[in-house]
Amino acid sequence: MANSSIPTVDISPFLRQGDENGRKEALKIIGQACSEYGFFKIVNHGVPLELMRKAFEHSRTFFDYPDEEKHKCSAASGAPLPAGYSRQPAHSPDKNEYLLVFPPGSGFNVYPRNPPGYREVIEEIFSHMTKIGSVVENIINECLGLPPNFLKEYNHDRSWDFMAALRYFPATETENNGITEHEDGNSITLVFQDEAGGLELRKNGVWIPVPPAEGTIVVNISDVIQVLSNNKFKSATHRVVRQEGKSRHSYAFFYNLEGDKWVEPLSQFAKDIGEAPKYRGFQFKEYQQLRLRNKTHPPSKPEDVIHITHYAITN
Ligand SMILES: O=C(O)CCC(=O)C(=O)O
Ligand SMILES: [Fe+2]
Repeated sequence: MANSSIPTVDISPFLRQGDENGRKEALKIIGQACSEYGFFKIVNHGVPLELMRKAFEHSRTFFDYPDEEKHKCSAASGAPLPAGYSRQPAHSPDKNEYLLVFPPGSGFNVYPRNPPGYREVIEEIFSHMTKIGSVVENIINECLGLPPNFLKEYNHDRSWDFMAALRYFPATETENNGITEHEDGNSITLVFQDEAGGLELRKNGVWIPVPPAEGTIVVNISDVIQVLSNNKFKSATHRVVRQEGKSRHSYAFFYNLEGDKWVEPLSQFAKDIGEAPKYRGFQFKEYQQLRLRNKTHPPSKPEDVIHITHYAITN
């Protein structure tokens, strides 16, 4: 696979019966993309284009409101992060603001009153993303050769999924960081972005732009899958670069894992095949808390920032 081509996969064969060849072809491409990049794009996923457009239209309107209006829907606190509107603290190198939502009906959510209809759009998007997360999880399950529904049963609690509507400010003359390079700590992340661009993925030390394509959803394999698969599938390193003269909007949905879950390389990818586990086991919430500390108490030395390598077995 060439460095510059992140594959785009039609996932409709997984949403209906009868296209065995389409399924096989998609599984091949996704399996390869997950082991090389940890990143691929999907189309024909079932989210209506009109809904995706509406979601951007509403977030543009919302984030353009004065701060006072946006702060009307900020939760004072919450675990693991406060729901509703937040802006990165001034000291953060990440220059964005966002609206955080937990599963509709979870009781944590603080929705904007304006623009009218935004809440309904967010809830509809959330429910589509949850379905797609489950479809993609099943695809990953099959690509990894796990018993049917293995990941679904392992990760059965949907209460910890969350989604952020993000707005990145335009770049300044001296500064263009939107989100510093990172890997996501959850299981699978789904992102869709507007036409501004700026999402980049690192492969073999080279940053590859992920150009916007309307209606396309980016799938990002995250740390939990990397650990379970004992590094067979990669947790993608990515970042967002801010653009000159324009804001960027995106939606990032984090298919997550319940905090009490134990995460360690599955025996299928370690003991059973005579390979040493590349990570020691950990409880998911411990890792989440350490990652949160990276943000609330940023270490002065970059090497002290906690990544999944914190659990890596190096000998
Ligand atoms: O906005 C994006 O495109 C990506 C956001 C992201 O990487 C994150 O929130 O972890
Ligand atoms: Fe991310």
